[in-house]
Amino acid sequence: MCTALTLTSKDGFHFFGRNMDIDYNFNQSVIFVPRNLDWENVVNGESNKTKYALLGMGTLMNNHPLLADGMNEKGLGCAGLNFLGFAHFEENRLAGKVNLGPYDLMLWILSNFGSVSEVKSALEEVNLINKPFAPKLPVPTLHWMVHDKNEESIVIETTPDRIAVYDNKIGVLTNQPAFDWHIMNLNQYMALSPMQPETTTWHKQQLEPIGNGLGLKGLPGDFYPSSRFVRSAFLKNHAAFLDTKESTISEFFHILGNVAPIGGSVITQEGKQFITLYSSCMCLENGVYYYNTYNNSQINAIDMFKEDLDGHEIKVFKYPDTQAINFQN
Ligand SMILES: C[C@H](CCC(=O)NCCS(=O)(=O)O)[C@H]1CC[C@H]2[C@@H]3[C@H](O)C[C@@H]4C[C@H](O)CC[C@]4(C)[C@H]3C[C@H](O)[C@]12C
Repeated sequence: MCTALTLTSKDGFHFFGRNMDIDYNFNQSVIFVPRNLDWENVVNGESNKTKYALLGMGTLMNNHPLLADGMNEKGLGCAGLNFLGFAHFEENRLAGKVNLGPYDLMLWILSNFGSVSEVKSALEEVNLINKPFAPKLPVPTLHWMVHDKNEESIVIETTPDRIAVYDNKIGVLTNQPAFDWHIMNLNQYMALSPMQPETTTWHKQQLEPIGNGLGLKGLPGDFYPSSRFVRSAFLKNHAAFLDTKESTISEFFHILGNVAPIGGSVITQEGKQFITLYSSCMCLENGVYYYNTYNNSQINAIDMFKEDLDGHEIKVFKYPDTQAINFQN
């Protein structure tokens, strides 16, 4: 389970982020990657250079950033979410195409493009290959959401029949099944409302709400992908406190918190605890990566523009996972 989300503040800041729901940790931390950094495409051994600097959550392996979500200096964001049982990658490289392992699609997107429209046309050249990054690593079974500060969003899904690039007009993504299924499913919940229903009479019995929130009766409350999709789409669409950048960041974490599995609530078939390892919220205008972790609900922030974009080193930030408490006396 994972949930990705977009929100825009009334003072013009665009936010993009996600919950990372998982039953293990992948040695994740926030990673800064400067411009002009060489990286090797392991699918064909070709050398690439980053055009844009980027900042995101991931893991560094052989000095190669393997990203789970991130943004670049141009205000383009990307997140990879599980698409288990549906994602399909090709066995063979194709001449004349950009052949990439799925773990490198995000690095390729964020290091080369400045907007969703640029990504859309470039995707026509991409061929995703079913080859692990290293012999013992699994090929990640992902679909991706890409968002920019022009408020354009897409979802990329590669299935056996096609590479689908959907315009994401709702601004959320969860997991399987395919994005178009979730949108069709959403139609079934359009009657949900933040407003209270009016008092009515059934036969001779008058009926009235016993408390607030009756307009939302039927909103799925569980952590299944389709339920998180509906819940985050409703909450996002009705989010009320978006006046400023700060209030929007707060709303962002409130919405992600509402769809975040809590230890003990979801146990995998292997008997492992499925939790939201971290939640991220990236400001695409000012390049700040805000995040909190399962054991530290304080919001941490890393500003890409405080780093040397033309530097020569990848920087890995410490992952804060001990609860920080603001004692007031
Ligand atoms: C499993 C993660 C997605 C979380 C998610 O969507 N969970 C939902 C589960 S479910 O459907 O609801 O059951 C994905 C997102 C990014 C992935 C990681 C990134 O792709 C970076 C590397 C890539 C390597 O090839 C594999 C390890 C890895 C470190 C990946 C492990 C795993 O596949 C991650 C962490």
